[in-house]
Amino acid sequence: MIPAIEIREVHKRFGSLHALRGVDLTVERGEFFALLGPNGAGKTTLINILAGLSRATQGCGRVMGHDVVVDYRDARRALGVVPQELVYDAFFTVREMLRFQSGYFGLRKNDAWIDELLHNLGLTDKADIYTRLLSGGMKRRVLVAQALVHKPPVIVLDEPTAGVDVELRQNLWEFIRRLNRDGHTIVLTTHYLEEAETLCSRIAMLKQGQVIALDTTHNLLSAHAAVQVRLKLNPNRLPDVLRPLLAAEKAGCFNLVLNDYSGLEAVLATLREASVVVDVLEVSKPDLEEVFLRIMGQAGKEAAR
Ligand SMILES: Nc1ncnc2c1ncn2[C@@H]1O[C@H](COP(=O)(O)OP(=O)(O)OP(=O)(O)O)[C@@H](O)[C@H]1O
Repeated sequence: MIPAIEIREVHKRFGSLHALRGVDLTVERGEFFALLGPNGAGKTTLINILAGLSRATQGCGRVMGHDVVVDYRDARRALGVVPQELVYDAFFTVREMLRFQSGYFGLRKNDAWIDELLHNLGLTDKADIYTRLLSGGMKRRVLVAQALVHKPPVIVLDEPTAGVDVELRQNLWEFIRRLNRDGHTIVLTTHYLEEAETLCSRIAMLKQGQVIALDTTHNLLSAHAAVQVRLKLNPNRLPDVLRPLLAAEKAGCFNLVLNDYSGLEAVLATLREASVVVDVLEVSKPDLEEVFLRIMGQAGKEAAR
């Protein structure tokens, strides 16, 4: 089956800045995929290339099999992009803008879908208001509606929840999840890593224009599955033999990192032998945010070598 998105050896240069350095990515149909990376990693540049807003210096991109340059119109029709920046036309009402956008894609009788979008995005009572009069969060909802107006099979959301309140965030994800269940492919960039962790089944991490990690969310989390243990001890002294496990000492507690849960038994036995009493014991697994920081840190160290 033709993938939803294919990116082959894409480079992008802005003058002397090499913003994308040979990015290769395939997103299969029906995936809920996250594109993560620190500020300036190249996420928006990659999305702009897919949306035909910017041209790759080298390499090619395809959306549902359509080349984003050679077959621009079909590629664009297959894609709905929620941009990061709040761009809107100040002199249209929300409904007029969605009708206008439908016309752009050659859709005349689109009101039923427009009404459904307005309802799902909590915009029904704003339909006849000029977009310039909406709050920032409301404008972002309109951008989501605009991206979905032609029911594209592939939806790319570039930080859609920045500046959006908790309630809409939940409604929005519920709606996007539904679209994904209905077969739409979703690609998400976000700096809220807990959102990516709960929603996305596969993740690519970008750093300085290169993909430095690409795997399922499950594999990324389990590959960095070190167990973290926070201990408050009485007396407040860590036996020397446990020192190599010490990651940090904070607020009178020792934070140890173990490879897996089986290491915990040995730690407790050592403490018992040393007649040290455990006052507090907390065990936790790293979340995607910690895994992300670790992967970014490792890539930084390797680059410095
Ligand atoms: N039109 C442009 N002209 C020159 N440089 C650009 C242009 N667009 C992007 N860049 C540069 O390319 C690099 C990648 O930027 P990009 O916006 O793709 O990053 P990003 O991963 O989306 O970051 P963020 O998380 O901050 O949105 C940055 O160094 C940025 O300054």
